[in-house]
Amino acid sequence: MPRPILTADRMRAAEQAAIEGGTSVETLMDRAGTALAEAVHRLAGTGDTLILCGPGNNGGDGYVAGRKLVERGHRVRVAALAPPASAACVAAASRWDGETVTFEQASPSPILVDCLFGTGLTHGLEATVSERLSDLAKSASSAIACDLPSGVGSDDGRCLSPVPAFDMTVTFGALKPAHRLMPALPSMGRVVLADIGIDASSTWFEIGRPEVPALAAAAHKYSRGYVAVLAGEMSGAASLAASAAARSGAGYVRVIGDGLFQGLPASVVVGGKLGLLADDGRIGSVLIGPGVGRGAGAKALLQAALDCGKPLVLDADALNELGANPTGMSDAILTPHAGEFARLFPGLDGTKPEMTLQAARNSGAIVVSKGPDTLVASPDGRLGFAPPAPSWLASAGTGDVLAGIISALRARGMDAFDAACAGVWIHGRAAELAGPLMIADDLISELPAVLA
Ligand SMILES: NC(=O)C1=CN([C@@H]2O[C@H](COP(=O)(O)OP(=O)(O)OC[C@H]3O[C@@H](n4cnc5c(N)ncnc54)[C@H](OP(=O)(O)O)[C@@H]3O)[C@@H](O)[C@H]2O)[C@@H](O)CC1
Ligand SMILES: [K+]
Repeated sequence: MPRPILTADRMRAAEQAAIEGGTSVETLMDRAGTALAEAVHRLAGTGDTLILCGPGNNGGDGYVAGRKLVERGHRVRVAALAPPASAACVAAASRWDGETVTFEQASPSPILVDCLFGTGLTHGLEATVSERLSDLAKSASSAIACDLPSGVGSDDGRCLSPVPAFDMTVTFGALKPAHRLMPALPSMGRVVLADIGIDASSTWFEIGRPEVPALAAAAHKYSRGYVAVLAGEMSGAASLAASAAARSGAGYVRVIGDGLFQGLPASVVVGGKLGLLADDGRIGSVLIGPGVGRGAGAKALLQAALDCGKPLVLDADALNELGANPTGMSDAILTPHAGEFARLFPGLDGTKPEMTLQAARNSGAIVVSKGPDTLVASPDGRLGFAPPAPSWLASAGTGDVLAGIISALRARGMDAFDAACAGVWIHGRAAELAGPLMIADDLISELPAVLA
């Protein structure tokens, strides 16, 4: 099951529903603190532990975790930034009878647990507080954040004050958008999700390993997925996309264009008239964008794609050619990077999740908003958050490869949203296997291993 993602408001609503269903907030906090302690102990082993506690329920989780870690043999000190303020935090703190120091007295410890603020953060930490948090996190061997690193905006991933890097973040019920959004993402470390008995079902989720449909025993090359790639001025980009489509299990890949397509597998067919797009009922998806250029030729290719009535994947130059605020794009997948997104959907505001969903609703298309925090949005409200991808994916041609993978999965019969999510996951995994010095071509070589 993919891990659900909830905004702070929706998390509070889920918490409230659990409370109305008979589970007290103290019980939820007890489960959260116990899960936090368990994760800290497993990550860091037994050792001297400093827990920074804030005044709200994030701090309350810390007092519970302190008690549980003492039971596990840790020497625990709690440093309270402010007296407990929420009722549940007051109750949890009243059961803490271990060593307590002021925040100013907090000294470095091998294990640091940050329970200052979670989803209730309303503004950045005071400079002296964020500086001390950073110093303590840097000098710890293991730094763990409770729910969110303190200073991170739960819904938008903004760092409202400087946020140090943590080795692990333990969250409860559901992930929060910030766990998978920039700029907060690199501070999270491994994100562990603890079940505390809340119904956190959501149409927002972290994209997990996809289930790519198995090939039917009676499959033939066309039924396995026929991808048509429209090529323009820069043949290399089309070659990358077509090769990626072929290596992603498409049964037949055709490149329609006039260039010299170097590096294409011999099995990829080159040539054919544009009229094929509408006439050939076997075509499962049409990809346009990689290397298509920006001239009159590109305009004609785009028009042919838009008119052909086949599932579309639009990338790169095709997105620029499409113009601002496209509408009525049902059965299309748009894969803009941040610059292309801003040109395609000017005037949207809100968090990246909100803007990506709005773009999908306005256009009618599946929108893959690419970046170090790629999101996939459907007009029906589904929103997939990519798991962290290696930074070395940011190099020329990797977007062409992604578009090729998605086109193949779409042609193989996957639903457009599922194909886009699966493509994003497969692409990130291929990058992990290809390693830091990879170039886009290397991603294609890794696809069989990822898809096997
Ligand atoms: N959802 C669930 O199911 C469960 C959630 N649980 C836990 O609860 C956490 C959310 O708790 P929460 O709502 O009490 O908010 P929390 O993050 O502790 O902070 C609120 C306090 O901080 C203050 N404050 C804010 N920013 C500040 C700043 N920059 N500098 C100084 N003060 C600042 C703010 O004051 P205010 O600004 O409102 O005056 C208020 O006093 C959640 O992250 C999870 O760990 C679990 O216990 C179990 C189940
Ligand atoms: K925290």
